[in-house]
Amino acid sequence: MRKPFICGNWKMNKNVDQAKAMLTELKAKVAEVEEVEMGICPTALALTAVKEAAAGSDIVTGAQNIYWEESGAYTGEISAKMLADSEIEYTIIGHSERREIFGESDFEVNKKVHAALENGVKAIVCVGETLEERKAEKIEAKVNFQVDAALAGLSEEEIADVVIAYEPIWAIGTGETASAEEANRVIGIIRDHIRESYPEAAEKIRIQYGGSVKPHNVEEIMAQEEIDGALVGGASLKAESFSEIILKTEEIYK
Ligand SMILES: O=C(CO)COP(=O)(O)O
Repeated sequence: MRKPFICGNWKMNKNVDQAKAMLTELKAKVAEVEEVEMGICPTALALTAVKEAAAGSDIVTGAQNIYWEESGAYTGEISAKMLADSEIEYTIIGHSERREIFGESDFEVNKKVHAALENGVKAIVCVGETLEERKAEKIEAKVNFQVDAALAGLSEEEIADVVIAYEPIWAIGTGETASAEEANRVIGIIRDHIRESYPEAAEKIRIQYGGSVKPHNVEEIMAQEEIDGALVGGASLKAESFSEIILKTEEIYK
């Protein structure tokens, strides 16, 4: 069975002190969790503080973005190598906000995925359709295209270790979620698509759902066969709601 992964994406929220305070609170609440992998992706500024504050717990730390070069004249960027040197385990790549607001392309997403894996940093690759694409029945074409582009050139072994987050763009930060069944259906489509080329990796790869995951809907979402976790935005900002999401998932997988 795939171990579910519940990961908080803090986006551009929390300064260093707020990040540390939340980790202290969260650690106490999830100390007994065994069946769920737990992660927090703070801003780049708070990465090492979160890593240190998470010490002694099973909470892993992830960045929200990287650049693919190792070092050099790339003002404003951080590299996968730098994450690895600070023992940061994960990085999100290709979040829809980065694609939409910062113009990140599928080509860049692929380069970032390669850079992450080459440095031993695990990638959480985000894919998802807009509302227009959903209405035009282009969900499958969109997500499969993004998955193919992101995973191009990786070995089957590497793909097995990637995490994909299916985040329908219209469900992010809106309070609207895809129904649990619909999220399960699209994640199943993604897994079937991966299976066509990488049958072994398809069974191992974890595919999360993201988009307004909250304590009140997490059970329904996590009870679905294909869904291997969640990438949580708003509800990951409070120890109370994020721990509730984790603990409810733990109950399902126990
Ligand atoms: O974008 C998301 C996680 O990466 C989802 O954000 P919300 O949970 O706030 O909708």
